[in-house]
Amino acid sequence: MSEAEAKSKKTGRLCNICNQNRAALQRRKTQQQMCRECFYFAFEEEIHRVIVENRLFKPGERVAIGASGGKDSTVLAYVLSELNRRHNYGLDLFLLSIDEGITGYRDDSLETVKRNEIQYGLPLKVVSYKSLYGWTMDEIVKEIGLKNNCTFCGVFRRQALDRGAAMLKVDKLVTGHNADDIAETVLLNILRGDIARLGRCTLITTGEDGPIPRCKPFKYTYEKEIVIYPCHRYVHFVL
Ligand SMILES: Nc1ncnc2c1ncn2[C@@H]1O[C@H](COP(=O)(O)OP(=O)(O)OP(=O)(O)O)[C@@H](O)[C@H]1O
Repeated sequence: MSEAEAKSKKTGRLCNICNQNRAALQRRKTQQQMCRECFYFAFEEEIHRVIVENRLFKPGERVAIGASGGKDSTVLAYVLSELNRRHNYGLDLFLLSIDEGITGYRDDSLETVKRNEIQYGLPLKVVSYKSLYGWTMDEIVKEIGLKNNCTFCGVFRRQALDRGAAMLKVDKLVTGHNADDIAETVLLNILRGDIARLGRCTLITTGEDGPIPRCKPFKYTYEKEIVIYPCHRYVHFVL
Protein backbone atom coordinates (compact mmCIF):
# COMPACT_ATOMS: atom_id res chain seq x y z
CA MET A 1 0.00 0.00 0.00
CA SER A 2 1.40 3.41 -0.97
CA GLU A 3 1.94 6.13 1.62
CA ALA A 4 -0.91 8.19 0.11
CA GLU A 5 -3.27 5.20 0.23
CA ALA A 6 -2.34 4.53 3.84
CA LYS A 7 -2.99 8.18 4.71
CA SER A 8 -6.31 8.10 2.84
CA LYS A 9 -7.42 5.07 4.87
CA LYS A 10 -6.58 6.84 8.10
CA THR A 11 -7.97 10.31 7.33
CA GLY A 12 -10.77 9.76 4.81
CA ARG A 13 -10.79 11.12 1.21
CA LEU A 14 -7.59 12.65 -0.08
CA CYS A 15 -7.30 15.87 -2.06
CA ASN A 16 -7.31 15.09 -5.81
CA ILE A 17 -4.72 17.81 -6.43
CA CYS A 18 -1.94 17.36 -3.87
CA ASN A 19 -2.84 13.77 -2.98
CA GLN A 20 -1.51 14.52 0.50
CA ASN A 21 -4.07 16.38 2.60
CA ARG A 22 -7.57 15.40 3.55
CA ALA A 23 -10.23 16.72 1.11
CA ALA A 24 -12.36 19.42 2.73
CA LEU A 25 -14.81 20.03 -0.11
CA GLN A 26 -15.90 18.94 -3.57
CA ARG A 27 -15.90 21.66 -6.22
CA ARG A 28 -19.11 21.65 -8.21
CA LYS A 29 -17.29 23.22 -11.17
CA THR A 30 -14.82 20.37 -11.62
CA GLN A 31 -16.18 17.65 -9.30
CA GLN A 32 -12.69 17.47 -7.73
CA GLN A 33 -12.23 16.68 -4.06
CA MET A 34 -9.92 19.33 -2.64
CA CYS A 35 -8.14 20.27 0.54
CA ARG A 36 -8.40 23.88 1.73
CA GLU A 37 -4.98 25.00 0.53
CA CYS A 38 -5.48 23.58 -2.99
CA PHE A 39 -8.95 25.13 -3.17
CA TYR A 40 -7.63 28.59 -2.25
CA PHE A 41 -4.88 28.33 -4.82
CA ALA A 42 -7.23 27.07 -7.58
CA PHE A 43 -9.81 29.77 -6.75
CA GLU A 44 -7.22 32.57 -6.87
CA GLU A 45 -5.43 31.30 -9.97
CA GLU A 46 -8.71 30.96 -11.89
CA ILE A 47 -9.30 34.66 -11.28
CA HIS A 48 -5.74 35.38 -12.37
CA ARG A 49 -6.41 33.50 -15.65
CA VAL A 50 -9.61 35.49 -16.22
CA ILE A 51 -7.67 38.74 -15.66
CA VAL A 52 -4.88 37.73 -18.04
CA GLU A 53 -7.02 36.18 -20.78
CA ASN A 54 -9.36 39.17 -20.86
CA ARG A 55 -6.52 41.71 -20.53
CA LEU A 56 -8.38 43.46 -17.72
CA PHE A 57 -5.44 45.59 -16.57
CA LYS A 58 -2.22 47.15 -17.83
CA PRO A 59 0.89 47.57 -15.65
CA GLY A 60 0.92 50.87 -13.77
CA GLU A 61 -2.85 51.35 -13.86
CA ARG A 62 -4.75 52.82 -10.92
CA VAL A 63 -7.71 50.60 -10.07
CA ALA A 64 -10.58 51.34 -7.68
CA ILE A 65 -12.39 48.40 -6.07
CA GLY A 66 -16.06 49.17 -5.42
CA ALA A 67 -16.11 48.13 -1.75
CA SER A 68 -19.51 47.71 -0.12
CA GLY A 69 -18.29 45.70 2.89
CA GLY A 70 -20.28 42.69 1.59
CA LYS A 71 -18.77 39.27 0.79
CA ASP A 72 -18.17 39.72 -2.95
CA SER A 73 -16.30 43.01 -2.90
CA THR A 74 -14.40 42.09 0.28
CA VAL A 75 -13.15 38.83 -1.25
CA LEU A 76 -12.38 40.72 -4.46
CA ALA A 77 -10.26 43.28 -2.57
CA TYR A 78 -8.33 40.52 -0.80
CA VAL A 79 -7.77 38.34 -3.89
CA LEU A 80 -6.86 41.25 -6.15
CA SER A 81 -4.27 42.58 -3.72
CA GLU A 82 -2.83 39.04 -3.36
CA LEU A 83 -2.64 38.51 -7.14
CA ASN A 84 -1.18 41.99 -7.66
CA ARG A 85 1.69 40.98 -5.35
CA ARG A 86 2.04 37.38 -6.54
CA HIS A 87 1.99 38.11 -10.27
CA ASN A 88 3.48 41.63 -10.26
CA TYR A 89 0.55 43.28 -12.04
CA GLY A 90 2.02 46.64 -10.99
CA LEU A 91 -1.42 48.05 -10.10
CA ASP A 92 -2.18 50.85 -7.64
CA LEU A 93 -5.27 49.56 -5.86
CA PHE A 94 -7.81 51.68 -3.94
CA LEU A 95 -11.00 50.92 -2.04
CA LEU A 96 -13.95 53.10 -3.04
CA SER A 97 -17.06 53.04 -0.85
CA ILE A 98 -20.33 54.80 -1.40
CA ASP A 99 -22.15 55.80 1.74
CA GLU A 100 -25.81 56.00 0.77
CA GLY A 101 -26.76 57.28 4.22
CA ILE A 102 -28.90 54.32 5.30
CA THR A 103 -28.81 54.12 9.09
CA GLY A 104 -28.23 50.65 10.51
CA TYR A 105 -27.12 49.25 7.14
CA ARG A 106 -24.29 51.10 5.42
CA ASP A 107 -22.77 52.44 8.64
CA ASP A 108 -22.07 48.83 9.75
CA SER A 109 -20.57 47.75 6.44
CA LEU A 110 -18.42 50.89 6.27
CA GLU A 111 -16.79 49.74 9.48
CA THR A 112 -15.86 46.50 7.68
CA VAL A 113 -14.37 48.44 4.78
CA LYS A 114 -12.33 50.57 7.21
CA ARG A 115 -10.99 47.36 8.73
CA ASN A 116 -10.13 46.06 5.25
CA GLU A 117 -8.25 49.31 4.54
CA ILE A 118 -5.90 48.50 7.42
CA GLN A 119 -5.74 44.71 6.89
CA TYR A 120 -4.99 44.84 3.16
CA GLY A 121 -3.07 48.14 3.22
CA LEU A 122 -5.29 49.68 0.52
CA PRO A 123 -6.16 53.41 0.65
CA LEU A 124 -9.91 54.00 1.15
CA LYS A 125 -12.09 56.77 -0.25
CA VAL A 126 -15.63 57.12 1.06
CA VAL A 127 -18.05 59.20 -1.01
CA SER A 128 -21.47 59.96 0.45
CA TYR A 129 -24.79 60.72 -1.23
CA LYS A 130 -25.06 63.64 1.20
CA SER A 131 -21.84 65.22 -0.11
CA LEU A 132 -22.67 64.56 -3.78
CA TYR A 133 -26.41 65.19 -3.88
CA GLY A 134 -27.18 66.98 -0.60
CA TRP A 135 -29.51 64.12 0.46
CA THR A 136 -29.01 60.87 2.36
CA MET A 137 -31.09 57.85 1.33
CA ASP A 138 -32.90 58.09 4.70
CA GLU A 139 -33.91 61.68 3.84
CA ILE A 140 -35.01 60.67 0.33
CA VAL A 141 -37.20 57.87 1.76
CA LYS A 142 -38.76 60.34 4.21
CA GLU A 143 -39.67 62.54 1.25
CA ILE A 144 -40.81 59.98 -1.38
CA GLY A 145 -41.73 56.96 0.78
CA LEU A 146 -40.55 53.38 0.30
CA LYS A 147 -41.96 52.95 -3.21
CA ASN A 148 -39.30 53.14 -5.95
CA ASN A 149 -36.52 54.01 -3.51
CA CYS A 150 -34.37 51.10 -4.80
CA THR A 151 -34.50 52.60 -8.29
CA PHE A 152 -33.30 55.98 -6.97
CA CYS A 153 -30.59 54.36 -4.93
CA GLY A 154 -29.33 52.20 -7.82
CA VAL A 155 -29.07 55.17 -10.20
CA PHE A 156 -27.40 57.37 -7.57
CA ARG A 157 -24.92 54.65 -6.60
CA ARG A 158 -23.88 54.04 -10.17
CA GLN A 159 -23.19 57.73 -10.66
CA ALA A 160 -21.53 58.05 -7.25
CA LEU A 161 -19.12 55.22 -8.12
CA ASP A 162 -18.21 57.03 -11.35
CA ARG A 163 -17.68 60.31 -9.52
CA GLY A 164 -15.66 58.67 -6.73
CA ALA A 165 -13.51 56.90 -9.34
CA ALA A 166 -12.92 60.24 -11.08
CA MET A 167 -11.88 61.83 -7.74
CA LEU A 168 -9.37 59.01 -7.26
CA LYS A 169 -8.16 59.54 -10.85
CA VAL A 170 -8.28 55.80 -11.51
CA ASP A 171 -8.10 54.10 -14.90
CA LYS A 172 -10.55 51.28 -14.04
CA LEU A 173 -13.27 50.46 -11.57
CA VAL A 174 -13.81 46.81 -10.56
CA THR A 175 -16.91 45.43 -8.88
CA GLY A 176 -17.68 42.14 -7.14
CA HIS A 177 -20.46 41.03 -9.52
CA ASN A 178 -20.21 37.23 -9.74
CA ALA A 179 -21.46 34.50 -12.11
CA ASP A 180 -24.73 34.13 -10.18
CA ASP A 181 -25.39 37.90 -10.32
CA ILE A 182 -24.81 37.85 -14.07
CA ALA A 183 -27.09 34.81 -14.57
CA GLU A 184 -29.80 36.66 -12.61
CA THR A 185 -29.41 39.77 -14.77
CA VAL A 186 -29.60 37.67 -17.95
CA LEU A 187 -32.90 36.11 -16.81
CA LEU A 188 -34.27 39.50 -15.78
CA ASN A 189 -33.43 41.04 -19.15
CA ILE A 190 -35.01 38.06 -20.98
CA LEU A 191 -38.21 38.47 -18.93
CA ARG A 192 -38.20 42.22 -19.64
CA GLY A 193 -37.44 41.64 -23.32
CA ASP A 194 -34.57 44.14 -23.03
CA ILE A 195 -32.36 42.97 -25.89
CA ALA A 196 -29.88 45.88 -25.67
CA ARG A 197 -29.14 45.24 -21.99
CA LEU A 198 -29.12 41.46 -22.56
CA GLY A 199 -26.19 41.91 -24.93
CA ARG A 200 -24.27 44.19 -22.57
CA CYS A 201 -24.88 42.50 -19.24
CA THR A 202 -22.57 39.54 -19.86
CA LEU A 203 -19.57 41.64 -20.90
CA ILE A 204 -16.63 41.43 -18.50
CA THR A 205 -15.68 45.05 -19.22
CA THR A 206 -18.18 47.81 -19.91
CA GLY A 207 -17.94 51.55 -20.47
CA GLU A 208 -14.77 51.37 -22.55
CA ASP A 209 -16.04 54.30 -24.59
CA GLY A 210 -16.48 56.37 -21.39
CA PRO A 211 -13.91 57.88 -19.03
CA ILE A 212 -13.63 54.96 -16.58
CA PRO A 213 -14.31 51.39 -17.75
CA ARG A 214 -15.78 48.89 -15.27
CA CYS A 215 -14.63 45.28 -14.96
CA LYS A 216 -16.04 42.19 -13.28
CA PRO A 217 -13.12 39.85 -12.43
CA PHE A 218 -15.62 37.44 -10.73
CA LYS A 219 -17.64 36.98 -13.93
CA TYR A 220 -16.95 33.22 -13.90
CA THR A 221 -16.83 32.78 -10.10
CA TYR A 222 -19.70 30.98 -8.39
CA GLU A 223 -21.26 32.76 -5.43
CA LYS A 224 -21.06 29.56 -3.36
CA GLU A 225 -17.27 29.49 -3.69
CA ILE A 226 -17.01 33.18 -2.75
CA VAL A 227 -18.90 32.32 0.44
CA ILE A 228 -16.66 29.33 1.24
CA TYR A 229 -13.39 31.13 0.45
CA PRO A 230 -13.21 33.61 3.35
CA CYS A 231 -14.09 31.03 6.01
CA HIS A 232 -10.46 30.24 6.69
CA ARG A 233 -8.72 33.02 4.80
CA TYR A 234 -9.07 35.74 7.43
CA VAL A 235 -11.33 37.79 5.19
CA HIS A 236 -14.01 39.63 7.20
CA PHE A 237 -17.26 40.93 5.77
CA VAL A 238 -20.80 41.80 6.76
CA LEU A 239 -23.65 39.51 5.66
N1 LIG B 1 -22.02 51.13 -1.42
C1 LIG B 1 -21.15 50.63 -2.28
N2 LIG B 1 -19.90 51.15 -2.35
C2 LIG B 1 -19.00 50.66 -3.24
N3 LIG B 1 -19.25 49.66 -4.10
C3 LIG B 1 -20.46 49.11 -4.07
C4 LIG B 1 -21.49 49.55 -3.17
N4 LIG B 1 -22.58 48.78 -3.36
C5 LIG B 1 -22.28 47.92 -4.35
N5 LIG B 1 -21.01 48.08 -4.78
C6 LIG B 1 -20.27 47.31 -5.82
O1 LIG B 1 -21.20 46.68 -6.68
C7 LIG B 1 -21.10 45.23 -6.57
C8 LIG B 1 -22.47 44.58 -6.65
O2 LIG B 1 -23.27 45.15 -5.66
P1 LIG B 1 -24.60 44.49 -5.09
O3 LIG B 1 -25.34 45.55 -4.39
O4 LIG B 1 -25.25 43.71 -6.17
O5 LIG B 1 -24.05 43.61 -3.89
P2 LIG B 1 -23.61 42.13 -3.68
O6 LIG B 1 -23.80 41.25 -4.88
O7 LIG B 1 -24.21 41.72 -2.38
O8 LIG B 1 -22.02 42.38 -3.48
P3 LIG B 1 -21.25 42.57 -2.12
O9 LIG B 1 -21.28 41.22 -1.47
O10 LIG B 1 -19.87 43.02 -2.51
O11 LIG B 1 -22.01 43.62 -1.34
C9 LIG B 1 -20.40 45.01 -5.23
O12 LIG B 1 -19.70 43.78 -5.22
C10 LIG B 1 -19.46 46.20 -5.16
O13 LIG B 1 -18.28 45.99 -5.92
